[in-house]
Amino acid sequence: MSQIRKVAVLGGGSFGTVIANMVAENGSDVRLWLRDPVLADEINQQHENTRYLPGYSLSRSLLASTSLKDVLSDVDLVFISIPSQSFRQVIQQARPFLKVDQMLVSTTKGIEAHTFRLMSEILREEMPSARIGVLSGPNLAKEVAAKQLTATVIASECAELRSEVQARLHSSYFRVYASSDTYGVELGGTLKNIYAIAAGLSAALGMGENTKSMLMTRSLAEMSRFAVSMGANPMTFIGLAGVGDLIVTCMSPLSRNYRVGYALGEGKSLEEAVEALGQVAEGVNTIKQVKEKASEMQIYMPLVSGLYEVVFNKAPIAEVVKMLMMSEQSTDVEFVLPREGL
Ligand SMILES: NC(=O)c1ccc[n+]([C@@H]2O[C@H](COP(=O)([O-])OP(=O)(O)OC[C@H]3O[C@@H](n4cnc5c(N)ncnc54)[C@H](O)[C@@H]3O)[C@@H](O)[C@H]2O)c1
Ligand SMILES: O=P(O)(O)OC[C@H](O)CO
Repeated sequence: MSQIRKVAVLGGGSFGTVIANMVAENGSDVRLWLRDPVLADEINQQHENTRYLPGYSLSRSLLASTSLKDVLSDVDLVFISIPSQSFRQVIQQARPFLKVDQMLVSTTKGIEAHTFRLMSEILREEMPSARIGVLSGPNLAKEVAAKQLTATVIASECAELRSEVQARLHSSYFRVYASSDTYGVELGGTLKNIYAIAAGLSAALGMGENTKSMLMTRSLAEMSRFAVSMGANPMTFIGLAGVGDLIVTCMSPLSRNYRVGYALGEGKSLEEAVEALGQVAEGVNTIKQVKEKASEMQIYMPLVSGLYEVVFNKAPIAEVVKMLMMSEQSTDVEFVLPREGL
């Protein structure tokens, strides 16, 4: 059993709050940084985050603060649960208070616009000597808050970081598996958001179970094809951070990405869908980034291309579906029988 450590969590949204709460319940000294002083007071006094996790009571030992300096003072481990859009900016704000070899773990499943950087890459650029990890897996925040039995993956090249995270988070309802494939684990969590939007859309249109299964399986094929082209290990995609996260996000209305897709399927505009959500749905930006990267690298991604047309160019869904169904038939598992013409 490792000694009690000081932990900080940056980001007081759904997932940051859940992570901080689990660490607190495990007996570690944990501070949660957020911007809203009213929400911080509420967490400290009423032990609830009514903005992001209404109805879930939090540990009385979880301390929230709006001061980065106080939260980061003398900590051993820092989790970062900030949407990808603001991730770099927050790290730059935090950097003066971090140790050079700080243990930093991103829980963010997104891609930086214009640079195509994943969050661990941003951490490496901003904090070159830090020990870096990524936490990703089928982890709907509300289910974790409700203590539903859950598993996740901590990926890092640093063994000490992996075991530290396992010790801080492991409990009777939460298991933490380890991986050394930081890039693959992070890419899995990021790419699945795209396909969750497609799954929500297909659910709203009343498509059947065969359709859902085809969509999820071909999504996995497309994700793996992209991963291989980017130099990642496709084997990671058969684990919790790949197919595991794809399944939960494509099947649950608790997923914000699924909900955006569902709203689009009901005929709402993208703006209406995102506004009604009131939380981050990383997949919207991820579709754009991956579509651009796939075009640039000539990676065959028909689902991403079709979804991009629906989401950003208002293409009629029925026409896109027809185009996908009538396109040339290919092979099932490309690692068994490679696609012809490649
Ligand atoms: N919610 C989940 O189920 C879940 C599970 C696993 C991973 N994630 C990932 O975690 C990341 C965060 O998601 P979330 O669910 O907590 O989002 P959320 O929308 O619930 O909360 C985001 C939080 O970030 C804060 N924030 C945004 N910009 C900020 C800035 N510039 N400075 C300080 N704070 C800022 C917001 O105020 C809010 O508190 C996402 O990338 C998501 O993919 C979420
Ligand atoms: O609510 P979403 O769509 O951001 O998904 C949450 C988690 O990534 C599920 O693992």
